[in-house]
Amino acid sequence: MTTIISKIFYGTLIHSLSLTELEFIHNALLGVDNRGKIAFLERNVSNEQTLRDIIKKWEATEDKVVRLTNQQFLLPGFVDTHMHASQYPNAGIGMDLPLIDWLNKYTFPLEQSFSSVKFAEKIYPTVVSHLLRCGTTTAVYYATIHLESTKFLAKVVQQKGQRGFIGKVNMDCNSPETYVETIESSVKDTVQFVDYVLNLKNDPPDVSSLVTPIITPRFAICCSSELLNALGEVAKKYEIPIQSHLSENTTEIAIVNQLFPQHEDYTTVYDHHNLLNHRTIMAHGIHLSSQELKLIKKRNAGISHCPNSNFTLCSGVCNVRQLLDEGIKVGLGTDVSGGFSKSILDSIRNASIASRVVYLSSNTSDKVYPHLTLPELTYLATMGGAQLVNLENVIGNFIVGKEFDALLIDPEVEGSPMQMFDEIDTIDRIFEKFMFLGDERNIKAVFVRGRKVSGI
Ligand SMILES: Nc1nc2[nH]cnc2c(=O)[nH]1
Ligand SMILES: [Zn+2]
Repeated sequence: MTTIISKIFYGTLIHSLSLTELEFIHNALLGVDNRGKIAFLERNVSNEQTLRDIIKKWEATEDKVVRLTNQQFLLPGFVDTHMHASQYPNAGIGMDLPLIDWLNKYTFPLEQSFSSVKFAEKIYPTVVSHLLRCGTTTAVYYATIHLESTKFLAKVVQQKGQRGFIGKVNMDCNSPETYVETIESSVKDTVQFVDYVLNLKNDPPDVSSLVTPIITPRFAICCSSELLNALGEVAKKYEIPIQSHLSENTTEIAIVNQLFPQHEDYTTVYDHHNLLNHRTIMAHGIHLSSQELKLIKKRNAGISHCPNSNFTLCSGVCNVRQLLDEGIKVGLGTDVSGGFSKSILDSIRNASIASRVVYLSSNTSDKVYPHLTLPELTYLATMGGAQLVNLENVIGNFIVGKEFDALLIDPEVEGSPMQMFDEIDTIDRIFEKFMFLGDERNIKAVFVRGRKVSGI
């Protein structure tokens, strides 16, 4: 089969090769084929003749070439590994309470509104468009317990061309009277939802779907042991991922210990119900014992680090360095609306600050935990997230053969929040400024599987 090139980018690419290796590729020529895969990547193409020769070799034409300016660059798309689409209307409000009170006062009443699909139709298209505009090419979503509204979210994600993992939330106990399911309806609706998403029509029909169902027990407090068991079975039968919350808040942990006294710790509760494996994403993981860390590593589950939420709900400060030292997979999450920002750039900044808090408080003890570096933060936002969703061989950086999920960054847009000074601002300084000062105004275009899904 001959490769048909549909787009070629000429300019600077920045991506992670590993946790510590951030690569800048100058004068790069990157070709995307008509199936959205990276067909070629040539480095140091410094003259027009070489550029023309390469284009000719791939039987492409000059009109396919997008020429980046000296300040522009391409980045891999961001992965938000934990986001409550249903909580988007609450982003920026309700920061006065800790987790359990916050859930009861602000979160459950809002989520209950999604019993109406009409309400979902007002909210979900905006959520997905806003995340795409912020550069989130892959999102792992919590919806609500409601089947029809959650199906609608899956459809919106697919229609807008985002890569998405969509979870119908499960809650059969310790929940408000008006926002709870029976175990029977919870399992039945989950299976129906999984079937619905797995049967969504692809475009073109012969490519794998960008949308995947994810099993979503809200957290151990809201799920009976019977429900957790049933969900473990559904996840196994369909070979699909699992997400939940783990060890976010000390009151939460105490309640779990009370509800499940037969299990050693919170992590073991999920493990016992077959919900902890290489496809599992656990949000937070702040207060884990060394035994729990070992179990997470053994099962190859991942942690979604949601630093904005951890600060905002005063849940604690996650020691990401320790997770990484243990060899645990880590990605970033916004956790809207526990976190008030929808942008992974915000998660990057708060992850940086959280790691400095950990460093400062470890500074006088035996074990010092160095703060996260720029290469590490970049990795967590892209490749780390890709690992959590088991797509590390598909997305996350610009390796030939991977799918082209990318952001075209333009530091010079009108009203840009980052200032540059030609005399001193080399591309590495511009990149760092974007990571700490930039916002969606600087994200000129967003691509998922080679298709432009946001921007001009
Ligand atoms: N941050 C957060 N933690 C939770 N634990 C259980 N539900 C939630 C939620 O909606 N947000
Ligand atoms: Zn959450």
